Amino acid sequence: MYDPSSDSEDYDQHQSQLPLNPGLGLAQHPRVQALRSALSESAFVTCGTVDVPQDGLFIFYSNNGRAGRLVVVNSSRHSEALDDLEKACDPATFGVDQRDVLDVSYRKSGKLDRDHFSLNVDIESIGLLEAVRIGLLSSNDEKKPIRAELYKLNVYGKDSFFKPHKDTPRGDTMFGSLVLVLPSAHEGGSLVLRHDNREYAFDATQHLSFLPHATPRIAYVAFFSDVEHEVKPVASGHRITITYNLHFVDEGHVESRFLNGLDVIHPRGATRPEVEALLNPLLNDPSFLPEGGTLGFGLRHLYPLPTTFHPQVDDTLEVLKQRLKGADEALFRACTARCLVPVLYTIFEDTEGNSRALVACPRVAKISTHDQDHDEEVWKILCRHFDGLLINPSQTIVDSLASSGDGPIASRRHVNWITPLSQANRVKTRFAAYGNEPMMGYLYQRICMLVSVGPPGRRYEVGNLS
Ligand SMILES: O=C(O)CCC(=O)C(=O)O
Ligand SMILES: [Fe+2]
Repeated sequence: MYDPSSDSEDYDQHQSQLPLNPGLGLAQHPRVQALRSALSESAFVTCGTVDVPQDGLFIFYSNNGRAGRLVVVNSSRHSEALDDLEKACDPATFGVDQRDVLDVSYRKSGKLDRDHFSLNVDIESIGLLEAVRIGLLSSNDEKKPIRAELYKLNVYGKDSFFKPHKDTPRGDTMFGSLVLVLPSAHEGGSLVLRHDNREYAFDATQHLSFLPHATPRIAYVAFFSDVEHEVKPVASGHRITITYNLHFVDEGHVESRFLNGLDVIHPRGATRPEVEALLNPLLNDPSFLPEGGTLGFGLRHLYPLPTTFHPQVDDTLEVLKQRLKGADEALFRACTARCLVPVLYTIFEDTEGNSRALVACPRVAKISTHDQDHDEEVWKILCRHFDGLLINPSQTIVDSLASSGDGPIASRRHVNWITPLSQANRVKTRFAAYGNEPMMGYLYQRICMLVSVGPPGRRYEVGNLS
């Protein structure tokens, strides 16, 4: 049985062994499925830009008897130094049937292997690795730890290019590649990526300013190993890239860190017009919830959440509402434009015993000993003291309430889950738990958005829904 004193990794392991809570099953309706896939479409590429280190961006290199320290700045004045770097490079090969092949009709650029250069950028400490994890991995995988293994430096002078190819996986754990495009002035050389009939072209020159006095930035692109990609010809200047192999790391889950100075360009998530184009026909469809009901949405993005909470007046959800991103924000606005009132709730899932109760609270619950009757189940405490709503309760829970004999303690709500409740965006509070001996327990609550709708034609009338 689950030990309430256990910490998050034990909790995660315990959770992953449980079958899906029937109260969290997804709603089935063709229009719901279309909305769900727009809100949760998985990305095959993620990209963005990040500040260069405060002291400047340096490359140290040594190869073929040439060595240097190059300061990469966003101007073309340093092109002599860039020419020197280019001369120090070897012609770049590419992998065919496990062999390295040199063919300048397929790949024309210079390269340095990782034992011939170094760069003063620590992609982990600047939050870039975290941005790649969040941008690329789906909600099931997004807490998996990853590492980036430095691979090569590439220099593309005028007329250089790399024709369409997939990167050769190096080892079982490799799942993708990360490319940094440094802020050296160049034109052309966009990186075009293709997967499953989808194409995304990343032109770093549109995001990196080459004005002499602008703050230099580094562009990044990360993609899965099965994504075909090509570098279009460089028209002028020098395009310098650093490549990394991305690997999964076989360790416990990691906590996400706030991303500072980092701007994610893609995936951008569904936009408000895209969400409206799917949400509005769903709400206008008379076959969908003919008597009205409540829609439930797991959040798509990962948010930095506080680790301490006030027992009674916590404002975490209010603050988060102002900070929703991407598809989550688009959904929120699409609802308010229909005069609906989307509300953020925490969801507590009881993992003890057979009841698997789900309780939605309008704020983060921090249980103190005053709230707690010895032996009373946590979900009942949430219903009694934190305005908790019982979500999709099973017959066992309904019976357990009926037999507790102390009157109705909870409102019930039937939630039609449109997008799944993810394991991410979870808050953790501590409480004194009573067993054979007093001990500390942890209460985990996941954040979701609930939207009540009236019947077709009067969707914004939600007064008597309970
Ligand atoms: O330089 C780039 O943008 C991509 C390089 C690449 O695809 C590779 O090294 O395999
Ligand atoms: Fe490649």
